[in-house]
Amino acid sequence: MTPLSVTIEGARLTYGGVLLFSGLTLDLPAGRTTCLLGPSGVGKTTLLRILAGLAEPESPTMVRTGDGAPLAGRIAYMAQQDLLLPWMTVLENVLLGDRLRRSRPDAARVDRARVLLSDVGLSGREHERPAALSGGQRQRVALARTLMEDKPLVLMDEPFSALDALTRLRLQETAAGMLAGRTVLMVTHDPLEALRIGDRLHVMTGRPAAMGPALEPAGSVPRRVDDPGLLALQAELLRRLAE
Ligand SMILES: Nc1ncnc2c1ncn2[C@@H]1O[C@H](COP(=O)(O)OP(=O)(O)OP(=O)(O)O)[C@@H](O)[C@H]1O
Repeated sequence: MTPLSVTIEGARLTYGGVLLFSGLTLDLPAGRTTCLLGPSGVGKTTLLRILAGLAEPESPTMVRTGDGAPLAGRIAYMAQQDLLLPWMTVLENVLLGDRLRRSRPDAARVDRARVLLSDVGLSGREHERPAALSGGQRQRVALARTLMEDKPLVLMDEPFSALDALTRLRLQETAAGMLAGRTVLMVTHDPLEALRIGDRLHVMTGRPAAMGPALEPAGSVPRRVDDPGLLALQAELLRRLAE
């Protein structure tokens, strides 16, 4: 898959007479992971939803792709809520994309789904319904489903927020490996998480919101939690968040 660069330019959106942002620009470099941080309610999810085609922005918002072709059909989106279908099993939920495309998953696809479920720590739970899982486990199924979709642009809204600390660290590593080479935009509230797995970090603040300059930590992802450079940058990120 050829990595795809995506840019949203001059983004503008008003909700109920309140201007959320105007003239907002964000570059997503091809094959890199961009993390978006910012206070609750600043508009991060809304920006993701615009890119996913789920929210209608106002003029003059432009979404450009590196190859000039439309984004539609080239996005995997993991929303804040797990959005699992309760009547399907865990395995069927991971394979939902195939069903929506009306293609019957072959043995290789089913195997891949099983491997992903094992990677997210859910081996042996394939035939259970989502209701039998905890919130964090359901989120892991949603992560596996997102990674199952072979799309050049992956949008993730707080994918690890409902996980315990150790599972979170492990899954950050799994996801960083699986997402390598894709263009990813991930919303997170966790500066350390952004620093571990982001190639570029932006902080969005204010109303109307402004996009802060990119912070580009050194080294390849996933970075070690005890990396001294990372701890220094964490302080810088917290400072930007507090502004
Ligand atoms: N469909 C909608 N209709 C009206 N207002 C909305 C809608 N969606 C979001 N908003 C408002 O827009 C603002 C930004 O919401 P958004 O979910 O994008 O923030 P966020 O930065 O992702 O927050 P959080 O970190 O809490 O998820 C909020 O004030 C929210 O109430």
